[in-house]
Amino acid sequence: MTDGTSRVSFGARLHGAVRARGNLCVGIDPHPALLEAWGLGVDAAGLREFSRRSLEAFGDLVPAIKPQVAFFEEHGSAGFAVLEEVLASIVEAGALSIADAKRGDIGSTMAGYSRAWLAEGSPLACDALTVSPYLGVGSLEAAFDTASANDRGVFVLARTSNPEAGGLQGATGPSGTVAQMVVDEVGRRNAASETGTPGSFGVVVGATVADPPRLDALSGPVLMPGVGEQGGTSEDVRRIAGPALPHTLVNVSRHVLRSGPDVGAMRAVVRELAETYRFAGPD
Ligand SMILES: O=c1ccn([C@@H]2O[C@H](COP(=O)(O)O)[C@@H](O)[C@H]2O)c(=O)[nH]1
Repeated sequence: MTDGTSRVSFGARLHGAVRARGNLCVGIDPHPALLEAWGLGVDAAGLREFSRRSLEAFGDLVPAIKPQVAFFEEHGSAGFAVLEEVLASIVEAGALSIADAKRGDIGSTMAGYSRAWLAEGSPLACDALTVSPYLGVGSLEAAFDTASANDRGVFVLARTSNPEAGGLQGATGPSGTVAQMVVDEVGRRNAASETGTPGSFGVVVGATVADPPRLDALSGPVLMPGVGEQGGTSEDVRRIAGPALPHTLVNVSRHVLRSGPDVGAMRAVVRELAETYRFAGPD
């Protein structure tokens, strides 16, 4: 985030955070069933307490935290108010915030989403946003531009972890699979803004995928969900990330959150995962 005096790109900030704290990104996914399991109400107060305990457990342990916007959005304006607080608290904990909102629309509308999530001063501003390229990677130009102008980042869905994704994202065109085309287009944008550190434009590739896209020319971060509850393993992460392993953020949500509501128990699970998913030491 810009502070008016120094400007450091999202790619460089993430690089520093990963070297300091490792490659694990934990999700804040307040599923209704988890709220109930934690003895909390399925309401805004429940979301707030769930997020508070989560941040107490792992806010200082991991480089990035990914709130799942869907579980805040389902509570309407009260849920969004909690999400705004959570995004601010992630910054206070010294972690980077990745809002998993999977936004994507025609260019003029995408500009609105970009201002909402990536512009300085917006109540929902996050360090990075997940975006969907279904309308074409070019339709996301406003997100790339707004992210760059505000030292923020985007993660473009390339090959998602869900079992239904393969037929569409694995379909082959003249330049390879759809997923590969997305990775290559994002990589070209990182190359255009070459700075010596990883670029600020990343992709999402699931840890469950048997036929992943190549990531060697991405020059940016990879967000890799699918570990734990969805069946992905640390071997899968290494196989799929390949040369992008040092710049890969491994996301785990339910596997951690199910160990709550006890903060100490969650913290122990995160500490162990953080050891497993540490691919480079500090400078
Ligand atoms: O391909 C994707 C893209 C995003 N997600 C999101 O990541 C978390 C995963 O949660 P778990 O509980 O660890 O399964 C969740 O917020 C998804 O919406 C993904 O799983 N796959």
